[in-house]
Amino acid sequence: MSDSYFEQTSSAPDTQEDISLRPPAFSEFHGQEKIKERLMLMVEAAKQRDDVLEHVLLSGPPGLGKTTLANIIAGAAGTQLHTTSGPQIEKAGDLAGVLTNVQKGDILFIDEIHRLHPAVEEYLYPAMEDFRLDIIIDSGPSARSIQLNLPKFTLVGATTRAGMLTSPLRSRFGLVNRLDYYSREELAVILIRSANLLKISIQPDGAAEIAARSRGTPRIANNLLRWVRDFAQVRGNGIIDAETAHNALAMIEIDNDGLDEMDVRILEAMIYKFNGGPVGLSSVAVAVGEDASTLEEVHEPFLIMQGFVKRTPRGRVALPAAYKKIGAPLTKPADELF
Ligand SMILES: Nc1ncnc2c1ncn2[C@@H]1O[C@H](COP(=O)(O)OP(=O)(O)OP(=O)(O)O)[C@@H](O)[C@H]1O
Repeated sequence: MSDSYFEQTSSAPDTQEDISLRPPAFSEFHGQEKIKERLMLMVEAAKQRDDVLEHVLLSGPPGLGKTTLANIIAGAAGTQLHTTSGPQIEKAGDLAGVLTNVQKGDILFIDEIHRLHPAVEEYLYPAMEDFRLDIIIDSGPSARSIQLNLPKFTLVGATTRAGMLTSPLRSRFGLVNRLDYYSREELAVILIRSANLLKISIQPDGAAEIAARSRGTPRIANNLLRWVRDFAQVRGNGIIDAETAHNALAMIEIDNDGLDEMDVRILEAMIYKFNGGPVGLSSVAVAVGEDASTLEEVHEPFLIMQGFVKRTPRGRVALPAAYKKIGAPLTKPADELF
């Protein structure tokens, strides 16, 4: 079991309540303005031409709204969304099964597309480019290829690891979007919307307090909101203000910057065990007892964004803010830090 409060937010399926918090349309999706504008334009253009949307890749850390956007795109285009994920498509036959179910204009959403099996990926290329599936049946001398013509569809791929996508796959997407962490102001707006939907009383300073500790991630903000609601109900008067939010979040050990216990352990390991780095990600993972991919996908991007850690060709390095955060003396000369 991980000690990280946030780990449950990385790949756990959204709860029913979470699904109802999903903004159903672009107008209710707050933040990611540039991406939203591009997607809205793309949908409008395709509609005007009565054409099918280009394939879209959405990348970025977990919980920033990739699945939500896929749903919104389908809704805006007035098409059906079919959802699957990279690990679910184990062989070409699985892909054929999924693709033969799509109708013209439908959207196929493949989550964790970087985890597609390389053999399956090969089959996806002609499907994306020419809407054709070449399937090999039988093996040895009697092996033959049959060609299936597919209706024109749109693939929306989501990935937390854009760098792991092969370039042939990446180049087949007409639009590539990287979702960024949300600002505190954007998260506060999202929190107030969620609170309204969940019928929670929240004051602007309460929303700001939760937003500041949500690691720029709406899913985390919504999860913290539910915890603070419980706290306010039992220990307070049911209304979330700054003080209630502060006390509730202190109880689950989330500090002012939104760092959780695992983040702090990562910084401590880097500084005390590896002298501040440079250190390889896998060594840090072993030292803190966490899976290297969780470290890379969930913790590291946030620590980098907040200026605690830097990636260098020789490994990860703890920056002065990390020493300050854990109260360790900065013993290294500045030129060794960068
Ligand atoms: N811009 C937004 N406005 C309001 N709520 C949002 C927004 N983005 C995400 N959310 C909320 O956060 C939750 C997580 O979003 P979503 O599942 O789309 O993230 P994701 O990037 O697909 O994550 P993962 O890759 O882990 O599946 C959603 O259920 C929704 O409630």
